[in-house]
Amino acid sequence: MAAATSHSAIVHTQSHRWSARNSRFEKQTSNLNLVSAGNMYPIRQQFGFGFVCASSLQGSSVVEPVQLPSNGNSDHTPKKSSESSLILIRHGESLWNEKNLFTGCVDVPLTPKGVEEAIEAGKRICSIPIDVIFTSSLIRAQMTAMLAMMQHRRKKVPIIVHNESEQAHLWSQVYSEETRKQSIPVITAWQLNERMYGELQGLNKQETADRFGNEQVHKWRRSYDIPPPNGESLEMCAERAVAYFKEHVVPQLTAGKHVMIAAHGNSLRSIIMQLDKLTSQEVISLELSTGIPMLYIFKEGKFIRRGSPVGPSEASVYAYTRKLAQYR
Ligand SMILES: O=C(O)[C@H](O)COP(=O)(O)O
Repeated sequence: MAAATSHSAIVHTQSHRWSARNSRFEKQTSNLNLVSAGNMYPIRQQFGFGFVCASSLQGSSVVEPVQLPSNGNSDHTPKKSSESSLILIRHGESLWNEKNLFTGCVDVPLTPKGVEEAIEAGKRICSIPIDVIFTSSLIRAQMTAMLAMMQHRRKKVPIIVHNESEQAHLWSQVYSEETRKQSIPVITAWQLNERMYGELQGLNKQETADRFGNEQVHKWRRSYDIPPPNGESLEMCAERAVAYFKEHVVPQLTAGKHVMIAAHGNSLRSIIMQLDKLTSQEVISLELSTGIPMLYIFKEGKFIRRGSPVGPSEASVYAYTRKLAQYR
């Protein structure tokens, strides 16, 4: 499937070359030290890295980047991966996506279809190493993370790290080194929540478009710096989401840890805008489908976009065109 629009959808298949727009995208980004995928190769062929077993949590409930032993004895220093994988995934369909309601920071669960999407996403990433998971404080993202991890080949147990109080931290300790090695910390952060949609939350998207006009609603939904009434613009969402990403996720990647972030359409758009160095104009046409994983490789401080891991089903779409993104 190749889109013919000026904002072409970039269809990720194993051998599909990027669309015309993306070759321009490639040219634009190549001088930004970003290498976008050429042909998509099976992930395993691409990277020889073995699984980096998550190091133990050392009893701390806040996951610090792994500290390599300072003894300098190379025999015992675990080999740090020269590259780390970063998986981004928007939650599966939620009950309010299904009803076409603006959701924002209202905490609604997944639909059965959204559960299926999360499971399908897990199958697509089941061979990619994951050492730590970040998600938002909203249940639809947390459900997506947990359901996806149930499909992972390593069968490690994702454990939500509780830090809401000293007691929560103390009472959620794991006292077995062996058990810790078989688990993956899941860090929840409100900074990764969906952008707050203000007075649109709970309103039907199509009815709102009928009332205020498609143009105005599209500006509220997709522009960079125009907030919905008493809500957050993408720029305001980026101020918390990108700041959190830089402060908490990048150090993990730098330490060679493989990361998955399960979050939301707009909090992820703000992060992808940063990774892909999209302008405030380009980000307007960036749409994320529910439950489609996106893989980046972090290497020498740079993010290389690898597209969507090929799953058992048809090619996935990382939409760069409005019509591909339903009013959901
Ligand atoms: O918050 C919502 O309504 C959706 O998760 C994202 O909405 P949008 O696609 O209108 O930004």
